[in-house]
Amino acid sequence: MKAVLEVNNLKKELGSFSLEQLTFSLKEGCITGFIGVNGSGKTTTIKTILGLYPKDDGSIKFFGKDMEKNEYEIKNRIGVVLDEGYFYEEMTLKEMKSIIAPAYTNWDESVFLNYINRFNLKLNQKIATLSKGMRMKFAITLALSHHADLLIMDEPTSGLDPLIRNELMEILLDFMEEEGKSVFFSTHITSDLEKVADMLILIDNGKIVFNESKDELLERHALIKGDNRLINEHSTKLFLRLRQTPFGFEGITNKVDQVCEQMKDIIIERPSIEDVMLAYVKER
Ligand SMILES: Nc1ncnc2c1ncn2[C@@H]1O[C@H](COP(=O)(O)OP(=O)(O)OP(=O)(O)O)[C@@H](O)[C@H]1O
Repeated sequence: MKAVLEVNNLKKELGSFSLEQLTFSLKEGCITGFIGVNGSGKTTTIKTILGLYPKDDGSIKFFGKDMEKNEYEIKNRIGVVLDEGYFYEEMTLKEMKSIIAPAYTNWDESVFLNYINRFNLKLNQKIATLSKGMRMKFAITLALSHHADLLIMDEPTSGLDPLIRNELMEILLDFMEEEGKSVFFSTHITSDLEKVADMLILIDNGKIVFNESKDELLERHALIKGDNRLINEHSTKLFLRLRQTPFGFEGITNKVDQVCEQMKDIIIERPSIEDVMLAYVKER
């Protein structure tokens, strides 16, 4: 599978925070979820790879080409949804569109109008009067109206109700139906990814912790529940994260076989993405 984005040894310092030697790639034809707790560096990474923050070191290639030398071509092939929106509040949707559309050689007015109708947006409404959900829908409409091959979204679902979040996931799946499309989106609401993500990248404190297929990652780990009497100095080491209450223990392990061999009368469950994420996030 071709890589649509290759990031190598990316370094970016921002105040006391830094992205340290970030190296990862995104495969074509995949929805990749970029997960991490608040402040882990998702937005900084996305803004740096898009060139909105200058990088300190490292290389970024989209579709095998350097961003610096091929900015116009690359930006034509990317649709971007950022959390802050970057809209002029006093403009109507139609006016805002007229500013953005000419930046793209492949702008498709019929696709734009299709999404406007699908989302029940009104072209004469002022941006300032849009609700959070409508604003996100408008941002997605703009990002999808120039036949982008890669959609990059920063926290598109934060602050949205489950109904709209579900609708967004459906849109992503529709977008992926065409060959050669890819999506990269950051979120700390990992439940959104259970259904749609093919790959998951976890960032914590500015470092990549894993970049793996969602199914493999969830199969490699298990959520174990059992009686507290099973927990001792030796068995504790089998868990990445262990919580005990007076009623029993609950732990995440990547040593499923060893746990099954050594602990009897336990309940073994498939973990959620959030369970796995929290097992790898360092407590601060
Ligand atoms: N302009 C800035 N100057 C200094 N520090 C910053 C700046 N922007 C972000 N940071 C810091 O960088 C760290 C990473 O922030 P970032 O917004 O990338 O995290 P995030 O994973 O996107 O978080 P969230 O899920 O809350 O959006 C945080 O500690 C934040 O305070």
